[in-house]
Amino acid sequence: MFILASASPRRRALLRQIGAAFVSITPAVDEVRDSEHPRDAVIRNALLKARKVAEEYPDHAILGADTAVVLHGQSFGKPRDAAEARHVLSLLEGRQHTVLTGIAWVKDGHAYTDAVESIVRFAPMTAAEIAAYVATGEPMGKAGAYAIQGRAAIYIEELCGSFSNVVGLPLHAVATLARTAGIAMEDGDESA
Ligand SMILES: Cc1cn([C@H]2C[C@H](O)[C@@H](COP(=O)(O)OP(=O)(O)OP(=O)(O)O)O2)c(=O)[nH]c1=O
Repeated sequence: MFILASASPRRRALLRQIGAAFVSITPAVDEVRDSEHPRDAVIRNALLKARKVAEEYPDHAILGADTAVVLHGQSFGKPRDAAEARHVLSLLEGRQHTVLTGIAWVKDGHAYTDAVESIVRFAPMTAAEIAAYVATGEPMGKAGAYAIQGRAAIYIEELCGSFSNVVGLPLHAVATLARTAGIAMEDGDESA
């Protein structure tokens, strides 16, 4: 049984999808966005989240993650409000961008980190379409103000890379890193 250091229902759903045995605890951390070094920033945030929970549960394996959307060297996290969501979507529509998720396993004081990159291409969206999408409320709490697994799917022309990475947790990389770290993701998993 490991701990997911996250409040994200999406990350929980992804781990349930693969039969992982875990509980989740919300870490109270201040995330940093760094447009110059977005890969370093998502790894740093993932590690911050995992280490925060490790302070209280030092005997457990802990997984943290952080997702950012990067366009033309600018890094976007979750929108603060509907106006920011509309602005971010007006930049993303009709273009391709990168989705970066940093992951960090912490176990016995050791940290194992990685970051995964996917490329997403948005169809053109009119201002009315953007406003209607934002009015659904879906963009809130999502990096880049959209959910590929939700209504935004009708505007996604192309995805190159890991789907689960865009949703918030690159499952292949998480499992690979767990094996490297000797962490069992399922109860009774003898392979780790
Ligand atoms: C791009 C994209 C992001 N997201 C979500 C995944 C993450 O929950 C969120 C990115 O914000 P994060 O700050 O990475 O995560 P979080 O605040 O939701 O949860 P926690 O920090 O407690 O782990 O955006 C989608 O659900 N679908 C998408 O298509």
